[in-house]
Amino acid sequence: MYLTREEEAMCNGEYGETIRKSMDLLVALGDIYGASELVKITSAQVSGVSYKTIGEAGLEYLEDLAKGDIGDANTISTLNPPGTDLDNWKKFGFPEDFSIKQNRIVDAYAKLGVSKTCTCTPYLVGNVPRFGDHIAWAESSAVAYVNSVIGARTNREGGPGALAASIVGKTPMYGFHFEENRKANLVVNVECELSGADFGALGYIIGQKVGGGIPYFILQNTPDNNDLKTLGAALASSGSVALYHMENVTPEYKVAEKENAEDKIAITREDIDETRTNLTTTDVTPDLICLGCPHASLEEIKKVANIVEGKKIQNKLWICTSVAVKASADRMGYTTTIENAGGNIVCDTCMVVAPIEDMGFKVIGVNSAKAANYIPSMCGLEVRYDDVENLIQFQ
Ligand SMILES: C[C@@](O)(CCOP(=O)(O)O)CC(=O)O
Ligand code: SF4
Repeated sequence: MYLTREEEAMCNGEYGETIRKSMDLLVALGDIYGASELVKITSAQVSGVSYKTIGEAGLEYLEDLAKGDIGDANTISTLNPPGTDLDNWKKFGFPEDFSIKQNRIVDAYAKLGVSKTCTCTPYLVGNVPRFGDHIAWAESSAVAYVNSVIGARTNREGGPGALAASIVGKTPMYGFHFEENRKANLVVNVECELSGADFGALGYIIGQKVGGGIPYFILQNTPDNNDLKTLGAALASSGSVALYHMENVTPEYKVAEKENAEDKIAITREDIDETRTNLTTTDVTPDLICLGCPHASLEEIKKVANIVEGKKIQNKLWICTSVAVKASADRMGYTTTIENAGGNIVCDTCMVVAPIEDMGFKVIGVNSAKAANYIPSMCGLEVRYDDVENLIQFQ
């Protein structure tokens, strides 16, 4: 891979150990994927945050890396969700040792220049690249959203690659950074109207069929951004989709060359309903309803507040989101409405990489196909997959 004189100097340690190690990783990734050069990035989203996923070794690595100077790349960098509410872990019953180590991990990332946003929806809290920007994002649902709905350019970065790109301000130029690699290869004709948890079911079906390919959707009804967030998360979890197109909705659908797609498929109401049923693993009533995978938007929190207003919830209800979105929900009174009904807004937390299996829960109710897909394997718990309205039970 070609390196500029400055990049060579970074590799030689003239800018310090942390930058040298970051460059080593970027050059290795570039060589593996056949990149010709590095490209400047405007933004990074860093995964590899939960103590459940990176463990003691990851914590020690980050604290050691954070001792060095990180220079002044000043890349807008946001951080994935940890496995706990960093400030209110005691209130929600998260394990103390886990939560203390989780805070150390996030503090180490902050020393490395990554902001403590702790969310998988950075596009809701100010990390909003522009169409055509080269960026380095990890967290599969965020990658699917930013490539597809915003039209920025990123590969599905791993945590270390995104962190290295954030520190250096560059990433290897290959894959989805090139226009020619962003063309559709499966046309998906949806023959029924979709709402709510249907979108996750659609993503789950197509992710399994297309793997890492690029689906082109033709829908009967126009989704909102929350639907697109949910669709992308599911596509990226049952497959490894980093980019999708949607006719009349996404910014690149006109240049996706759907006419050259290798295959096409029709999806019916029966396909959606069958998948919704199959994503549920038990008929036992959930003891925790956990929403916000990906993290909830203010509109999604408002919808729950409207559902529960003036009532008492029978099962425990958590809505996971960023501290920034919760601040808006507080100001709008949605948090008080939800708490008066017996629910809670839990900040920072990713339910999938939280130690919920050590907190007494047995069955989790989710409206996210990604969560329904991951919780049984990553937490060893049962799930009920349904729309919010059907999950929340009242006394
Ligand atoms: C499941 C997932 O969202 C969890 C991310 O956790 P972490 O940031 O890798 O600790 C990873 C992904 O889907 O990219
Ligand atoms: S909440 Fe869902 S989308 Fe967000 S990081 Fe966790 S698994 Fe990924």
